Amino acid sequence: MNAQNFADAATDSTAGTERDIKMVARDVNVYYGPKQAIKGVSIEIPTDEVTAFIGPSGCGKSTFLRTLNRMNDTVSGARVEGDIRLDGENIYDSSMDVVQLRARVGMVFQKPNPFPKSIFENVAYGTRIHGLASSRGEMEQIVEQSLKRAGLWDEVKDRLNDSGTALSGGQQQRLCIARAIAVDPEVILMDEPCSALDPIATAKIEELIHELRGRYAIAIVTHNMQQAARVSQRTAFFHLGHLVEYGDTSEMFTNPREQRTKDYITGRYG
Ligand SMILES: Nc1ncnc2c1ncn2[C@@H]1O[C@H](COP(=O)(O)OP(=O)(O)OP(=O)(O)O)[C@@H](O)[C@H]1O
Repeated sequence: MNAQNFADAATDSTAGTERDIKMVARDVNVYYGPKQAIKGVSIEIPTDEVTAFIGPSGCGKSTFLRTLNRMNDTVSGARVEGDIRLDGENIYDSSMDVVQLRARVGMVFQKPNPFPKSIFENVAYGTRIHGLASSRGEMEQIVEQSLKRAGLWDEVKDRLNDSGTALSGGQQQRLCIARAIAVDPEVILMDEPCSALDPIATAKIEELIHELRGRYAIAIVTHNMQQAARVSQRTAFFHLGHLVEYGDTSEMFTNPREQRTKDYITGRYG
């Protein structure tokens, strides 16, 4: 696809609503050795909305999510074909700085993975690596603001020197979100961020996703269709490596276009 087509694709007008588009993927294939896990997927990730990736286990949701910040580069034998752009820039171009890319497109994993460092250092880490704070004062400000945005500040402000790993699971996940936010990303990818959490911690993360929406483009993989319905405005349904259907969440859950989507959301398989 040429640059003009990408520019055209950068405004999505499906369902009659104009959207700013942050990322555009075109004809993406992903292989693990000889096995093809993603087959010809094209999608736009809007700037101001939450996009949910749903589908049965093994359909390729996580694989596709990881193509958006080149996390698949770290998997031996994985190969990505196609074109993925962030604000029109090809993220697979050889000139792309992958460390910078992963700051711009941050990621939160299924299992909270704080570093074995203090709460403060967990949040400060990326800021330090990317040289984003010019003084201790500025660093403290960034850490405070990130913890506030992640809804964790009030719970940890008096114990910033305690280990991040000593927090509860839900707090650890919010700490990981604060860590992603600290480097001022444009996109946040979340790979089943609540699957290891209890219902109360899950509700807090969902509330947080609502608050983060609009500030960051968010894509979230979830097994939980109620969660997709609660947190997202756009939903992408994957099946056997294909993107079967993509559209407004409310439309997809009330009036799916494809039989396979209908079967999945009514619990017929998966
Ligand atoms: N590192 C890997 N090496 C080889 N095959 C892999 C690897 N990671 C994933 N796969 C395969 O790719 C396919 C898609 O997996 P993926 O984890 O992306 O699916 P998913 O929809 O996220 O599944 P789940 O919901 O169970 O997490 C599966 O067949 C899986 O076995």
